[in-house]
Amino acid sequence: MPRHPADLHVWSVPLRTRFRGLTVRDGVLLRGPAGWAEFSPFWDYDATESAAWWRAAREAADVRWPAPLRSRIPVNVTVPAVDPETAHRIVLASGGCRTAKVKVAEPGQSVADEIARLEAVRDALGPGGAIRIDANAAWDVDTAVARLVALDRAAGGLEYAEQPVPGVDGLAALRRRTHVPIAADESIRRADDPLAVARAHAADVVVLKVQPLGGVRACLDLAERIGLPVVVSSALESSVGLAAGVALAAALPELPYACGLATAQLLSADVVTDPFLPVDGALDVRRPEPDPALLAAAAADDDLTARWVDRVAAVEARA
Ligand SMILES: O=C(O)CCC(=O)c1ccccc1C(=O)O
Ligand SMILES: [Mg+2]
Repeated sequence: MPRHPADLHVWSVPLRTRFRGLTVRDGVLLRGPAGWAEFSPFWDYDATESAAWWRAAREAADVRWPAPLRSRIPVNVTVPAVDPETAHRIVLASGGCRTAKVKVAEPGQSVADEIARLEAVRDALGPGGAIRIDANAAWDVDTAVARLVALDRAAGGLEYAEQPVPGVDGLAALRRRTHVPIAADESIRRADDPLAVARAHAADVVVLKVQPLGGVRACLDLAERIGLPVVVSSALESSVGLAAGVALAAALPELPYACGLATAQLLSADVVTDPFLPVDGALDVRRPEPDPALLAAAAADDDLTARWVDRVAAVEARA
């Protein structure tokens, strides 16, 4: 059991481009009998909400993940709220991704910015690619109805819109007013009842993230109970944490969509020598180990390390 702070490897790495207000990503890595594990709740998660993230880390460290059913996981390139030229470049440099997920509804940006970004992404992908957007619950239902018309046209067709509005009721109401398929993310991972989305027929697709939902097994169980197609997505982990998402994607009975697990591209450095970067638009199913020199290079300073040690103590005290 990693009670001693020395068993916790605290890492901190700048992002290549600002993402959801973040410029740095940090977290804790620890090693258990089953392998390396990551605990990296965002700083706006308190100890209660971080408990599921800790259960996911304990599962990774202590128990073996379920057997994989496939050896390659198709993934989407994640396009932050950047200018059109940068968006175009990110898609072309993605390692062959045929699906792009484009962030929209970023504070300070206009609809024209979003249209230009989607046109650039379509240009880079060509007509055969799929484009999905993620609004992180920023719109109200009326705004979303109008935006989806404009953005669906700009993209030359949207595969789906991820969490365009907050709340299960909002998603359900919007879904009756648009032909664009709806994916639920925050309404699953930050909800008291992750099954409410299915009961309310509020989504066509659900996004599952291993850490906030308490581990690979918890996600497999949830997927079965929800009964909707699943997109496994990251919480912007290092490649140690991404391995858990890859394990989930590999173990799901069906995987009809590309997963949001290509986010190692958003980090300026990683802790493994062979990060999870797509080749021909897919990741290999494997479990890379941290490299000591890269761990040392990404090591957090004393102050940040102390804050993570405190966080782990707080979450363990509740476990
Ligand atoms: O799904 C992806 O392509 C990448 C993951 C992603 O977007 C994300 C990463 C960290 C936190 C929240 C989100 C999100 O889906 O909103
Ligand atoms: Mg999302």
